[in-house]
Amino acid sequence: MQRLMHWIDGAARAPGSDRWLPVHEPASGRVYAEVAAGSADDVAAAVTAAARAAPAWAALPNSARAAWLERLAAALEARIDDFAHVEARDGGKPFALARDAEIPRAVANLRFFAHAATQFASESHHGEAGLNYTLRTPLGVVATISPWNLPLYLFTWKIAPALAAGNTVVAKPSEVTPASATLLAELSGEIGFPPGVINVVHGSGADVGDALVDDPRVRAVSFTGSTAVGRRIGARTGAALKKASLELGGKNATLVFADSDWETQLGTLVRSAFQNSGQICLCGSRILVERGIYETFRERFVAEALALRVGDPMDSDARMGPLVSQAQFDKVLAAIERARAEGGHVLCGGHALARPGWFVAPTVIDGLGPDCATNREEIFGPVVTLQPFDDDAQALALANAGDYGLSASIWTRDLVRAHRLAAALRVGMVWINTWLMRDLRTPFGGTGASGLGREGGMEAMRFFTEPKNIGLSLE
Ligand SMILES: NC(=O)C1=CN([C@@H]2O[C@H](COP(=O)(O)OP(=O)(O)OC[C@H]3O[C@@H](n4cnc5c(N)ncnc54)[C@H](O)[C@@H]3O)[C@@H](O)[C@H]2O)C=CC1
Ligand SMILES: O=C(O)/C=C/C=C(\O)C(=O)O
Repeated sequence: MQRLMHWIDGAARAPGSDRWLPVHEPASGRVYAEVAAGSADDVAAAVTAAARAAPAWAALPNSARAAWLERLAAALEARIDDFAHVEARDGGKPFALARDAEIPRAVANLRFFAHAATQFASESHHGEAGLNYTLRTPLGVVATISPWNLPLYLFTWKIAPALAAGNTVVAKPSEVTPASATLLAELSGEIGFPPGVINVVHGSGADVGDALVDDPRVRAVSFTGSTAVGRRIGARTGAALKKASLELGGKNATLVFADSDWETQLGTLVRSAFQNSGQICLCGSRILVERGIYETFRERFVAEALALRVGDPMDSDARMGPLVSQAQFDKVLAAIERARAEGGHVLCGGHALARPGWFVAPTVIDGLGPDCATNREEIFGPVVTLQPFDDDAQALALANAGDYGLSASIWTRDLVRAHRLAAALRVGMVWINTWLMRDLRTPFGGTGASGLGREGGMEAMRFFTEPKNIGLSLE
């Protein structure tokens, strides 16, 4: 059986303990590989390698670091299909989604931050207090901890700015989907990346995550995942006074007004609910619909959800694959049962598919208000609720109900209303008449239970550097 190893100091490494974790194929539920079950010793070895490599990497001209990232991007781009296969098998996502969107985005992440390395600039101030200029230096060794829903997409979204800013990295991908990060690390070796600059340590959060976060040589942690783990990392990094960027869950509202072009945009609205089986932190899981169109919208939306082809990730017609794991499958089915117990009407779906693997039918529920757990807790699966509203004020109140504050989308032709609502929504990101339209320069992240800090563009470059201001007297 295939064994996925750590990548430490430029080479594949078996775990010191010789313990391995099973890796499942969500489409069948079968174990198809094993991944290194890392330990604190493996983390220490990786951090030591990263610390050794840090001075030389930081000393490279920015253009040289950019060139390394460009080379990695080109090598990845040349193997998009291979990586998409790996991602589809490991995470259960449709191959076409991985090939056409997620792996190309991983390439774009590497390229974007290659450019950022040469474009990043610091401030200077000239005035009564003389000339002040700010140096931005790399932090040294940084940790990235990424989840299973968009494995390579988020892995590269974190390592690229860290490397571009001159840090060396110890990355921990999710133990649920470790394959694409392993392959990318091997690719970095094939193109001759300097040893120790990119290190990957696999394993569970308890064994590897905690050790990585707590290692005093690690100067910053960039994390995407659950709010519970985000709080734990925030508490530990806070106590150690090290930087943390926490991109956590969401319970995002989709506000559909009667004057919108919702009928022509139904495809995007359905995608925003069910892409990647609803396992994207930005999916719109609470759809708020103006009362005048509620019944028509409900009928059309349910018809589209029923028409979504759910199937094997390698089936080119499949729009949705299985959930990623037994744990996620159990969690989603339990959430559907809870919705029924809370009095929700399941309009379609509401069950697993009668086949091997972790497939759940696209599920639409209505009849529930803003205070129930179904509308407050992140489900992270193909489950959405519909709620009617009467006016802008009620739409806003419903959208802002709850602890999460990641994103929202507003669907209306009235751009004044859209702008007013966008400003009042308690979230980090709003889309108007679109969803998941990404410009990598923009700040990415949320408020409240959705996290702390922002990723993307120069926000990420600032996060991965330490500012030092220097004031020069001009008298
Ligand atoms: N914001 C998002 O995109 C994501 C949200 N989630 C939410 O979290 C729920 C549970 O999923 P999980 O797989 O349990 O998420 P998780 O938060 O446990 O996993 C995400 C990453 O954190 C790591 N991790 C776990 N414990 C850690 C620790 N103590 N220290 C450092 N790293 C640690 C995991 O190994 C993985 O790499 C999902 O149902 C979903 O609601 C999960 C993944 C991504
Ligand atoms: O950067 C993006 O375009 C999307 C990021 C998505 C997540 O962080 C997530 O689903 O966790």
